[in-house]
Parts: sequence; structure tokens; C-alpha cells
Amino acid sequence: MTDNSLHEPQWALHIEDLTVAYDATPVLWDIDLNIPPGVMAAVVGPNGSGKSTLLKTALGLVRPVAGHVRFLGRTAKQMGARIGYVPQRHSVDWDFPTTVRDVVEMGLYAQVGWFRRPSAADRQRALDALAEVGMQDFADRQISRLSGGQQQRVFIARALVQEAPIILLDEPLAGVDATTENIIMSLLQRLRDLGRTIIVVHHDLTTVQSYFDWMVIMNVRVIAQGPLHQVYNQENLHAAYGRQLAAIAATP
Ligand SMILES: Nc1ncnc2c1ncn2[C@@H]1O[C@H](COP(=O)(O)OP(=O)(O)OP(=O)(O)O)[C@@H](O)[C@H]1O
Repeated sequence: MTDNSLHEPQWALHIEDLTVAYDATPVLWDIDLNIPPGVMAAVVGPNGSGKSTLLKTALGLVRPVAGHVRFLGRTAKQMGARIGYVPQRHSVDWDFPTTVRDVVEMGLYAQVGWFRRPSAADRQRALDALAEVGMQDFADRQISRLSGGQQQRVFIARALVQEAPIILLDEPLAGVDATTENIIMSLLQRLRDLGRTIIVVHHDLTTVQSYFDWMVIMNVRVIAQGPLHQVYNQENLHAAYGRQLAAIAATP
């Protein structure tokens, strides 16, 4: 029997009946989610509400108990490098001995093949991507010898060379200064304006309205999802954050 609901190419991200547990404790429960192409979507919710797990499960890095995920109608595996992923900074082994240039060139391998060396033109694309994020002067620096904000920008440059239509970022603004925040957000907005879909786990409710046009509010379950102006309201935020809300944001 074929299930046509699995193939939903009109959605950049389509998630159905997704349940995920760590050690028998459910951390995502019966998630149904649709994000259309070409939006800049914030995924918000309190600490431990399952935001990172949602991204990792969508990418196939965590195995769900139930449910399925499609990007533009395809599995994450079928999409391969057509999904860019910028993981949470603390989840990356920054001591791995590699240069900034190498990290960005890794984004090219899916296109040029693992066994072919990148051509001069490919390498130039990597440098161009570094220039886009203002990191061209750091190409030969060891990745471990960068600040947190600089590391994030390098990972974004890698997503840029992948030319992925969908980019997932897990708290790209955590611990970065205002200048880096501006560089990252204007770059992401430019990519969105070019038609890419940007999905960002975001912590700061005070900036969510200025940066995003789509929103998913979650706490183990999805509390609300849709265009930001429809979803960002006191009732939905309260349902997700409860009493914490007053402490973390001035809400509408
Ligand atoms: N590998 C793991 N093994 C066991 N439990 C885990 C694991 N990863 C996350 N958890 C738990 O799953 C829940 C959801 O975690 P997750 O990191 O997805 O939440 P989050 O919303 O991204 O949190 P934060 O905002 O603090 O980054 C938390 O209770 C967390 O402790």
C-alpha cells in the first residue's frame, strides 16, 4: 500500500506522528509539523523541550520510536548534502586538527565526490563562501583557534558551498557578539530571499519577531506553528514556557 501523505514535496519540512524517546523517556511526542519553502523559521521552546532532538531526528541522526520526516518530499538520506546543518557549538569536536578552509571544502565533497580532489574553481568557491561570512583572512587557521562566533560563521560558510535549498541551524547565535549576530542573520535573510528555507533553533524571544517570518513553538509537543504574526502571542508562549515566560521576554 502506498501512503501519499509521505510524499509532500510542497513542504520544505514535513513531519508526521513523530515520537522520540531517550532511554524510554519521550522527549518528542506525536509531532506533526509543516514548514513551507522559502521561509525563515524559528523553532522556540524552553530548555529541554526537544528542539535539538527535533533537528537531529529530522536529519536522521537520532532514531525515532515512530513517525516519519520528509524534506521536499524526500528522506534526509535521499537529500544528502542538499540539507545544510550547523550543529550546536558544544556538540562539535573543535580539537579535531583541521583548518577553516578544510571545514568549508567538506561542504563541496558531496558535489565533487570524496575521491576527486576539489578543483581550483571549487577551492575558490570555498574562499568566496568564507568571504561572505567575513572569514576569508582565517582560511588557514586551525578551527580550534577561533572564537565561538567565528566557528559558527565557518560552519555557515560550509552550508553556503553546499548550495543546500534547506539549512538547519541549532542556536547559531548562542554566545556570539552583536556584530557576528548581525552578519549571521543578514546572511540567512539573504539566503531566504533567494528562496532557500532556513530553520533555526532560537533562544531569544525578544528578537524572534525582527528576524523570522515563520515560527514553531514547542515543548515536547508542538504548541503552535505557522506564520509568525499568527503564532507569536502571549497564549502560545505561555503554553510553552509557563511561569518562566515573564522572566525571559517582554511579550506582546
Ligand atoms: N543523548 C541523550 N540521551 C539522553 N537524553 C537526552 C539526550 N539528548 C537530549 N536528552 C534529553 O532530551 C530532552 C530534550 O533535549 P534537547 O537537547 O532536544 O532539548 P532543547 O530544547 O534543544 O534544549 P536546550 O534549549 O537546553 O538546548 C532533555 O530532557 C535532554 O536532557
